[in-house]
Amino acid sequence: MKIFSAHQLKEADQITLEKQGISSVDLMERAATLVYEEIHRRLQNADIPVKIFCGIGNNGGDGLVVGRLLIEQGYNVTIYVVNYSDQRSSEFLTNYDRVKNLTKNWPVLLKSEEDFPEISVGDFVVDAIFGIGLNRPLGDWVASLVRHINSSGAFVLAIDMPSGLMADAATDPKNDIIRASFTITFQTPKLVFFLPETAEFVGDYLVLDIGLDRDHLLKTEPVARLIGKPEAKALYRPRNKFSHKGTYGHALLVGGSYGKMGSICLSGTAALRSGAGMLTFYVPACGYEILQTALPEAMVLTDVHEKTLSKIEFDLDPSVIGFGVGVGTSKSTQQAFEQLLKKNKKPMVIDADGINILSKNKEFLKLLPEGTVLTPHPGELKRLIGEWKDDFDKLEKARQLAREHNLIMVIKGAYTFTVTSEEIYINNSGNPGMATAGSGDVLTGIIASLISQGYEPLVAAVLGVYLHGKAGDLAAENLSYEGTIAGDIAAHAGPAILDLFKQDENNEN
Ligand SMILES: NC(=O)C1=CN([C@@H]2O[C@H](COP(=O)(O)OP(=O)(O)OC[C@H]3O[C@@H](n4cnc5c(N)ncnc54)[C@H](OP(=O)(O)O)[C@@H]3O)[C@@H](O)[C@H]2O)[C@H](O)CC1
Ligand SMILES: [K+]
Repeated sequence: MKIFSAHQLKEADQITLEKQGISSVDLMERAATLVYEEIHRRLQNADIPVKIFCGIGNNGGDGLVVGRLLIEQGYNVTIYVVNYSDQRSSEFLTNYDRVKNLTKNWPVLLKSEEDFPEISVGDFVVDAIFGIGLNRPLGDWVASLVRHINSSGAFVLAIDMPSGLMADAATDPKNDIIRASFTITFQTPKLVFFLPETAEFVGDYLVLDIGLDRDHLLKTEPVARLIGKPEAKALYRPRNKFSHKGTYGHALLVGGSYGKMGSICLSGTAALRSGAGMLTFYVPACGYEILQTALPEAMVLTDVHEKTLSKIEFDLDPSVIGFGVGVGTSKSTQQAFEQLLKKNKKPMVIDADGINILSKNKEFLKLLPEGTVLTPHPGELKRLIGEWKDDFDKLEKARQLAREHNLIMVIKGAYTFTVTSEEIYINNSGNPGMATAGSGDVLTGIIASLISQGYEPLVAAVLGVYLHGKAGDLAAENLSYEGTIAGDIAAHAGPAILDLFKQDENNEN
């Protein structure tokens, strides 16, 4: 699914009005009617107080339409107009009149803290104060209204965006932002729904197709793409009946150290479980028996050194090299890595201490082959690109590094972002059960495996991240979030591939 900016959505809005020959009040009616239907489907005429807080722009206009439709349906509704300015939009004014013509309970005007109504835990609050039009921090009393709503404990449904969040710019999480229980958003989710500093304000979200012009949206380059099952399925390449193990490449995983052989074993298991034709480990000598025993399907080459890597030499022609898992950052390992980079032309996936070594030796970056995939978690990323001001700054810095060295940056998190010089992909599979030791090692193995099978590195990264998340989801279905460990994620890489072809009941992810 494409993610558009506020500017792009407003442009699509205008084009839709022209092409469909409708007014913006009509489009507002269409969008807000869908919101009303969702609310009605959930509340089923329950007799609970519904309190709708409307701004004076078009987000507020949506709130007024929702209020009117709920009143018509017999709900117990109070509409509050958050009168932060006198610049009411014309769509707001049209709908303000429609409400006033319908009921004697006219909207209540809020102009300062004295006007705030009481909000009880059992109320159903609709936040229609600001949507994608917010472009600066909230003024004083509106900010305290947001605090008042947040502290009520009531269920809060945000229309389009939780008020206080900007669609395409960083919002200081210390600012006042509606903490929505649920967000119903129009046409596409917004980028900030997925960024670590702001995602928590959104709650669960639902995207409503409000019928913006399809042709226009199809040809508009998005700010990011959300990768769910349909997108991942489109990337998957079925196997040829007459293929052999050579067709699916030979993955070489270089890493491990004394006490950390489990990590590379997890990567290797995941690589084979996701389809690599052959797998060789290159590890310090102490790993030989461990890996031959733990993963008999793999071959093992050893360094002369017992506990860490000192010289990476092998007589085979790998399709891909995965480097860094469990490898440590000793001086001899850093040197061995440099030597490897100087002679290697094969695609690479670099994780964990591999990334830490790059951070210590920035000059190594220019030795990386084009399209190298780096898979940092936030700590590793910080060492690599330095501190960032906010999530947008982080994305920009990651993008700059990707551009400078032709890299693919897989930034791991609750929503993993894959960033190239041009594009952003946001993964939509996975769960909190995957926050467990070794989960990242499994991801490295899956991405390396897909490259070894002939997927382009970017496709391998995007599909690999999705399959990894889905494997975690499938593992947690049986084992719970708490009970899922990295080995379970690796074991479910195959079922995650099978799942691409399963029809879900709700036809979504
Ligand atoms: N295409 C769609 O997705 C549709 C969206 N709809 C809804 O419309 C809103 C967007 O409405 P808009 O009127 O553009 O913006 P807001 O309602 O969010 O904000 C209103 C104006 O408030 C001003 N502003 C911005 N920040 C602040 C602030 N901190 N304090 C005070 N005022 C602020 C700003 O105007 P300025 O000229 O002052 O900059 C805003 O324009 C969208 O979210 C949907 O809910 C349609 O209903 C259907 C189509
Ligand atoms: K809102």
